[in-house]
Amino acid sequence: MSLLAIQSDALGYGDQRVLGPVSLDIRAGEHLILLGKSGCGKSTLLNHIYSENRSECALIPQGLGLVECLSVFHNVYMGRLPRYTVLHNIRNLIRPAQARVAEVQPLLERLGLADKCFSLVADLSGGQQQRVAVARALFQDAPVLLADEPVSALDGPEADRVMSLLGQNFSTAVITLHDVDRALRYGQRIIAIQNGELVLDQPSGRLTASALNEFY
Ligand SMILES: Nc1ncnc2c1ncn2[C@@H]1O[C@H](COP(=O)(O)OP(=O)(O)OP(=O)(O)O)[C@@H](O)[C@H]1O
Repeated sequence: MSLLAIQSDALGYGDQRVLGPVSLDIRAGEHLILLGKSGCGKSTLLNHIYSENRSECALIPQGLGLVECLSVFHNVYMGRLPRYTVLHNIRNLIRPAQARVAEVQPLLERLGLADKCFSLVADLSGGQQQRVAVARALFQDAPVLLADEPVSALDGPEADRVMSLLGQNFSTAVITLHDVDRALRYGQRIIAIQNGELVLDQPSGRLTASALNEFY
């Protein structure tokens, strides 16, 4: 069943065409990986999907989108800002509610950030900040995950743990990656972008790492 349908003649910035035409159905229950050389348009496509389907999607942007002068707790809590009243959100900014802290803390434990709940994001390493953005997406609990290189700052075992966690918590996901082996391990469907076109769209079971390396 198609969950999101993306149709566009061209995606780009001002007069600059990056890719298109694009016709893409994202089916419920599939983990789709976007691959392709740096600059080919993966983020452009992912951000377009988000802009058209904000209410159904949790986004982990490449730049993470964290507020560095706020705590880890507050950044994760932002995943659910729209669920609560303005008053609750303001109160929670000033004095975090125990109930919300109790919801966030188990996620931080699963991401190796148990002792960082009230640390400022500015004081964290790049890999820790990336895991905060992952925690925010998990906390948001949207039907679809859109993640732009969500494990780029993590070492191999940690990257695999985070990919597994995302896979277990989001039945439908579109994720950009540069690591073809990881793409084959975690993706059920792989799309490669080259020269402004979606040139490959195949189940991962039919693909090999060497076939995917041709798109780099
Ligand atoms: N905000 C922007 N304004 C203008 N051009 C942009 C903008 N963002 C990206 N581009 C351009 O669009 C093209 C595609 O960029 P995009 O970020 O989608 O590539 P990507 O495949 O995600 O790259 P990477 O793997 O390096 O993240 C590039 O030529 C880039 O310079």
